[in-house]
Amino acid sequence: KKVSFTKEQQALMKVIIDAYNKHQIPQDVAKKLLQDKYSTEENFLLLTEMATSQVQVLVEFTKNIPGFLSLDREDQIALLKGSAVEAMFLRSAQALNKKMPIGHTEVLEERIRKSGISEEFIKPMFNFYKSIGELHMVLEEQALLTTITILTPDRPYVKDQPAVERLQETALDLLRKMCVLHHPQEPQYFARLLGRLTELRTLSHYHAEMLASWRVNDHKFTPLLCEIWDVQ
Ligand SMILES: CC(C)c1onc(-c2c(Cl)cccc2Cl)c1COc1ccc2cc(-c3cccc(C(=O)O)c3)sc2c1
Repeated sequence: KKVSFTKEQQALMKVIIDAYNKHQIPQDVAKKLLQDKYSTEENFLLLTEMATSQVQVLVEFTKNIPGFLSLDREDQIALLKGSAVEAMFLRSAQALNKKMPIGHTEVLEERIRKSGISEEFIKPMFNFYKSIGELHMVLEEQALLTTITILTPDRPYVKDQPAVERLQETALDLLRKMCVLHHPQEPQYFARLLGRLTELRTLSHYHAEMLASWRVNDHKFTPLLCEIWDVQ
């Protein structure tokens, strides 16, 4: 089926892909995953550093989403706080599923499994990672899915939801076309991608409990994570 993009859609895709490629975790931070200390404590500290770096990357990426900086300032904060965990599940899923340098993937998985997260959360978390891997998303789809997650209108405390809805709909229209272009044999592919967004909401509820159990065991987070997750 012939897929055609408007000039605006081509411009939007280019801006989002450039931002997505530009804002990555610095190599020296990602390399720390390979150091050879594997205690629960060490894994937690490393993952805390990765999450903190990822939040900084996320903020920079979000600022490049066309229209985001024109939103009400407080709504911008509400969208970032409301989507950070979900965006980081997507990012860690892509890290675990992309062919990272040999060993990185297993190392990251090992550190997540042994960082003090209780088994009841590990299962759904790795089911999600597997379901993302099975989608074989192209980079454009990954970047647009992250954009759509950030531009979710019904996050807590968002005042002007219609303004966010308009931006999200633009990204959804583009993603729908991308799915037809890259997965012509799977008419349901777009619907499957949106199904992942529902699973992300469930995971972010689990995540609130993960944080609570870490804090019970007196685990410290960085100031940036405390601010974005409203802890401490
Ligand atoms: C505070 C910390 C203990 C924590 O609390 N909850 C979570 C969490 C966990 Cl466990 C799972 C999902 C979501 C969250 Cl939020 C975390 C760790 O969160 C992160 C967040 C992002 C990334 C990106 C990575 C990564 C690696 C290599 C390469 C790349 C790359 O993008 O190239 C990215 S690792 C990583 C770890």
